Amino acid sequence: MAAELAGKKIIFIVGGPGSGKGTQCERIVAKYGYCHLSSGDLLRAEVASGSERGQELQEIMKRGELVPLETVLAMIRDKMLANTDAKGFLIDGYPREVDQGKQFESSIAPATSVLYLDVATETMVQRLIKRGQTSGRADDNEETIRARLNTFEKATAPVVDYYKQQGKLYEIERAVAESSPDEVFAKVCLLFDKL
Ligand SMILES: Cc1cn([C@H]2C[C@H](O)[C@@H](COP(=O)(O)OP(=O)(O)OP(=O)(O)O)O2)c(=O)[nH]c1=O
Ligand SMILES: Nc1nc2c(ncn2[C@@H]2O[C@H](COP(=O)(O)OP(=O)(O)O)[C@@H](O)[C@H]2O)c(=O)[nH]1
Ligand SMILES: [Mg+2]
Repeated sequence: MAAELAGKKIIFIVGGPGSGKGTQCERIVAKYGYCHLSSGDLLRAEVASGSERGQELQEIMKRGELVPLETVLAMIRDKMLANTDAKGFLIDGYPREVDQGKQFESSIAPATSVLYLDVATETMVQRLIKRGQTSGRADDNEETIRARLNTFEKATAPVVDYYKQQGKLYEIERAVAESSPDEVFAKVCLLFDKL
């Protein structure tokens, strides 16, 4: 456990690709001032650096698969330790698999709460195809999108059940998660106001 992080609020943001995690995190940061860690952005920064390691990561992400969990864990840990003055952390798009969450909690600190955005598969596909028109992301094309959704169903859906059992899950139900970002945020605020 990292002693410097004791007592800090740690919120995992979980949902399928295109469920609106990044959109909500921006708003949470603006209103509540948490430190936002997008694990996907950290990985993309490594790719952009042009390192050999980055090239390997790019290949995995283009296949819609998950990079080794130790890689992401080390990146997140470094970023958290560089921001120990933050009152809390939003870990966006993480964990992607149950073991990843368990390793985070045993080696860094326990999560305070897990925010889950429940959006239907077809809605996510449509949103991502649209995002792909401007995002410039190598993984926002229809083939990779389908593969990412498949990875989400297999590896990440069990994460939701796991934290539900632990009593840590805060779910934005589908009727709300598929409405507008404002409506989603209103519900998200009910969680953050209580933290
Ligand atoms: C967090 C995480 C991401 N990744 C990969 C999967 C994705 O291809 C890439 C980008 O992640 P994200 O930036 O989290 O992508 P996103 O916000 O669009 O959400 P999603 O992938 O759910 O659409 O990083 C891992 O392989 N392992 C991880 O632990
Ligand atoms: N209708 C609607 N679209 C949204 C909402 N949140 C995000 N989007 C759109 O869906 C796409 C994916 O959102 P993003 O935040 O990148 O999702 P992430 O992959 O979970 O991080 C973006 O192009 C957003 O404009 C929402 O609450 N409602
Ligand atoms: Mg995102």
